[in-house]
Formats: sequence, structure tokens, C-alpha cells
Amino acid sequence: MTVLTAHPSGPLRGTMRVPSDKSMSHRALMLGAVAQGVTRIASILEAGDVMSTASALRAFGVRVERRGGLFTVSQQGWRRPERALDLGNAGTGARLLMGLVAGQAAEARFVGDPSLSRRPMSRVLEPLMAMGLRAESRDGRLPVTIHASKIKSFTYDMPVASAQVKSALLLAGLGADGPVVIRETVPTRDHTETMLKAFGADLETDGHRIELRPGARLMGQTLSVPADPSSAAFPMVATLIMPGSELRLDEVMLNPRRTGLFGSLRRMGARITEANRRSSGGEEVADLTVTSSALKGVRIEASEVPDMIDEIPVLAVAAAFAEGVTRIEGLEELKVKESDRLAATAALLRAGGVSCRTGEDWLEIDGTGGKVPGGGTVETDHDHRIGMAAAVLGMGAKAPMEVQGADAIGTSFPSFAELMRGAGARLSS
Ligand SMILES: O=C(O)C1=C[C@@H](OP(=O)(O)O)[C@@H](O)[C@H](O)C1
Ligand SMILES: C=C(OP(=O)(O)O)C(=O)O
Repeated sequence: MTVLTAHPSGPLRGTMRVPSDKSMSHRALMLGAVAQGVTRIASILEAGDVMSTASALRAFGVRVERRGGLFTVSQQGWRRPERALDLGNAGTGARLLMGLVAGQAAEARFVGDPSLSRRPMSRVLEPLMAMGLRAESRDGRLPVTIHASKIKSFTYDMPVASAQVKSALLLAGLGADGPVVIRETVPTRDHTETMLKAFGADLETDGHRIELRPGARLMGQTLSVPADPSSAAFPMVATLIMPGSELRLDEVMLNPRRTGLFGSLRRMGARITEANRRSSGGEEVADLTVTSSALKGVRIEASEVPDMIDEIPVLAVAAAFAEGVTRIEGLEELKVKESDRLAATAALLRAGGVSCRTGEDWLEIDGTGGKVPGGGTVETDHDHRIGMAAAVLGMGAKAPMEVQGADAIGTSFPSFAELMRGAGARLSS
């Protein structure tokens, strides 16, 4: 098992470009795999989760090739995979691909690692089956077998704020016999909608309503994937909590459905400035300069959570260094991520000597005003974000934190230790 020890570190300095966005990378590969012609993807995220999606697509005969720094995707019809598709740790990969496969009237068996195998797949299978998909699962979990099916027109009111569910249904809709309409109560990341339009799909968004009309021919595109705001969150919080630090984070994607953390940190007193706003891969990006800041506790409402759903563990670390109490509501969905992130976040705070309380769907953290003891051990349990959040806590604490199972970090941010060391963090493995 890989162990990473995060030692109390000096100020962080310099400039870094964190790896590319995971959500966009999965979607670029999948749309390339059903489009006509060649899709060229510059600066795709080369990390475990995205590579799992790439190899699953290859199993259908889709050509996914790395040529220098460019990934190219092309297809001339899908064939039946010879083996089960192993999606590893990737929830996005598994759920979106189930929708895509359904829309192609293809068949496949999906498996995954121990973490993915305990996550609910029924949230996509139930609506997909209502659209006509024939599928079997182990109690709504992996392994899942999908049979070639005819997909029907469908209207769905989202029962849960999930971009993965929404995306799976839209991707299935590419092969439906009529429109697919999805109504969200809480808006979630819209990369599938943006990218489907860019590839030529007939898709319309009106407030919280999305309508996809099948039949348009998708054409291969050339795109470049900007830096992942969910990965930028870790060096950002590390910079804020370590006195004397200043770090520039280049080309960070600023889709408003992804930047809830940045707004919350600013409300806590974080100094984060933005320069050079421009467009990349169909999204707004900017270079962010982060300066260490005295943070104060804040209250986060449930309606704010979807825009920072993957950033809660590291937000909790920022709260541990703040002055006063932070309360975060609406954390139900955290329980079905790579680990039970509500329990895992509380456990990592306690391992670092920070007191906190949890309820069914909330977390309350007693800020220490910068005096986090540290000195504990955290087991990632296959959860990259828990591993990185624990490492950030250790960098700012009085005593080191040990992260067991640190190899999990490779699913989204393989260069985490190297980039953080380059900025001045003391990490040993
Ligand atoms: O669509 C996506 O790319 C994602 C959606 C979110 O999951 P949910 O749809 O389960 O909220 C998020 O947690 C995940 O990391 C990526
Ligand atoms: C929840 C996450 O990813 P996924 O659902 O794709 O495994 C994440 O990256 O934090």
C-alpha cells in the first residue's frame, strides 16, 4: 500500500497548472466515440479514471490513440466487447457509459473496483430501463449487464441533483426514437449539454429544462481541456492556510456550476484574484492568484452544495484552520461517492485533532484559528479526494499526517505530490 506523509511545510510559492478537467475529459472521449470523423483532444486528463473510460471505449472497437500530446478518437461502427468493461474507480465513466451504450443499442457488462462496486447504479439504470433498456444488476450495483435495446422518447424529473444521471439519460437519448426531456430542480454541471451542442446535437436548454432531439449527426471536434477546478481546490486551500504563501493557478476552468468552492472561500476571507479571463474548450478559464489569508467560519446552505460537491472534504480542511464554526448543510450525496465522504471527512478532521460533529446530511467544524494539531493517520479507502484533503491538512498542521492508500490520488491528480513539492510542500513517500 502506498503511504504519503505530509509534513508541516513552509510557505508555498510559484505557479502551477493543475491537470485537466476530469468531467470534460470523460465526455470528450465519449462524444468522440459516437461522432463521425476524428475528434482531437489536447491536454486530456491522463489519470486513472479517464484512462478507464478510454479502455472501455477501445473494447467496442473505438480507436482511441495517443499521438504526442494529442488524443484522437474515431470509430467505424461499434462491435461487441469480448470482455467485461472495467471502469476501475470511475463513477462518471461507468454511469455515463451506461447511457452511451444504451443509446448505441450496444451490449456490455460493467465491473469496477471495490469502491465503484458499492456505489448505486440504480439511479441511472431505473430511468434508463423506463426508456426501454434491458439490464441486470447486482441489487442496483455493479456488475451490471446491458442488453441491446430500443430506446424510447422520455421525460424525466430529476429526483436527485446529479450531473451523472442527467448525462447518462442525454447520451442514451442520442439513440432514442423521439425527444428526451430532463427537468432539474437544482442545476448541476452542464458539460454534457455544452459539449453535445458543440458536436452538433440538437439540444435546447431553457431554465432547468433540457431537451435533446435525436437524429442530428454528431461530427468529430478539436478541443482542448482546461485545468480542473476540483483539482485546483487542493493547492488553493494549502496556500490559504500556510502563512506567507502566494501561488498562481493557471488556466482554471470557471464554469459557474463548478466554482462554488471559490465563492465560499472568498466569503471566509480568502484572497483569490483572477486575471486573463478567456475561453478554452468551450468554457471560461482564468489564471487565479491565491494569497494566504486569515479565514473565518461560514454557513453553507444545501442549495450551494451541488456547485462544490467534490470540494467538501478540502473545504472542511479550510474550515479547520478558520476562526469560528463552519456548518455545511445538504451533504446527503457525499455518502455515495468513492467513499462515504461525510464520515471520511469527519474522520480525517478528527485524525488531525480537529473537533467536528455530523448529522444525517450536515457537518459542523470547530475552527482552530490556524492551530491544527495534526499527527494522525488517514486511510483513503479508494478515495482520492480524502487522500489529498488529508495531505493538505498535514501541510498546515503542527505535526505530520500520514495518508495510507495514497495511490488513490492517481485517479484524478497523479502529479499532486510532485506539483505540491515544487511549490514548497514537504511530502514524503
Ligand atoms: O458528471 C460528472 O462529471 C460528475 C458529477 C458529480 O457526480 P454526481 O452526478 O453523482 O453528483 C461529481 O461528484 C463527479 O465527480 C463528476
Ligand atoms: C465523485 C467523483 O468522481 P466519480 O463519481 O466520477 O467517481 C470525484 O471525482 O470526486
